[in-house]
Amino acid sequence: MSGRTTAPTPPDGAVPPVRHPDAPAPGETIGSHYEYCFGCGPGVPHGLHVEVRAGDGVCVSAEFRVKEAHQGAPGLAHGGVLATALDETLGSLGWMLRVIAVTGRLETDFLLPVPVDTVLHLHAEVTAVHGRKIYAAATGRIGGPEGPLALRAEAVFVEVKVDHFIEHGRPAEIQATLANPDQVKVARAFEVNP
Ligand SMILES: CCCCCCCCCCCC(=O)SCCNC(=O)CCNC(=O)[C@H](O)C(C)(C)COP(=O)(O)OP(=O)(O)OC[C@H]1O[C@@H](n2cnc3c(N)ncnc32)[C@H](O)[C@@H]1OP(=O)(O)O
Repeated sequence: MSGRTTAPTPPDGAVPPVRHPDAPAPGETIGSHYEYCFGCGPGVPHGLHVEVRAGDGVCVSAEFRVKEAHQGAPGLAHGGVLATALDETLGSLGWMLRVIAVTGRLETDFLLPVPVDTVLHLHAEVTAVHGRKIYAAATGRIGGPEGPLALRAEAVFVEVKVDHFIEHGRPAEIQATLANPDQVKVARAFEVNP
């Protein structure tokens, strides 16, 4: 096994991404998009609490500390948890384009075991856009932004409207979310996308 994977490749006609003029400034923290998001929500005790910052291109960076609740093997992070950290970081790229997008495809290479207490340094960038499809890549490094490469991912996100969540989400959570002015503000931020 070479470890090589078949990555999602932008099709002919895909265009380079354009940083939205109203994207968060480079270095600005992108807050949690939903209190109970397993990836970033402060309301999930065993969640990942990934904190994402805007980059200066169509990119973001984040840190994630692996905790005991995230183990798969003794003392090591579960692969699904690590994929979630990548997914969350990639998902935040929507802020840079000012669109809401959900994961369509996520291909992950796990290159190194990641022990509990490790701080993973995550970086994600949009590589191309084709219609509603957003092509992106991410990395996870151990111990520092230039540390050993532990994770690599390529993904296709698909742009959706807020209605996607209203249509598919469980009514109790949707109603609670719509009643929360802060959450509505997050949703509206995307709806003004020209
Ligand atoms: C309030 C703030 C909240 C903000 C919320 C932000 C949340 C971020 C959270 C982190 C990220 C996540 O975990 S998101 C959660 C996990 N993901 C999901 O739940 C998505 C589940 N899947 C779906 O809902 C659907 O399949 C969609 C939306 C992805 C696509 O359905 P659709 O809208 O009907 O679109 P469809 O016509 O099928 O496809 C449109 C184009 O995308 C392509 N496409 C569709 N699916 C895929 C795919 N899996 N892989 C590659 N490409 C795909 C099609 O070929 C087509 O290309 P062409 O013919 O145009 O060329």
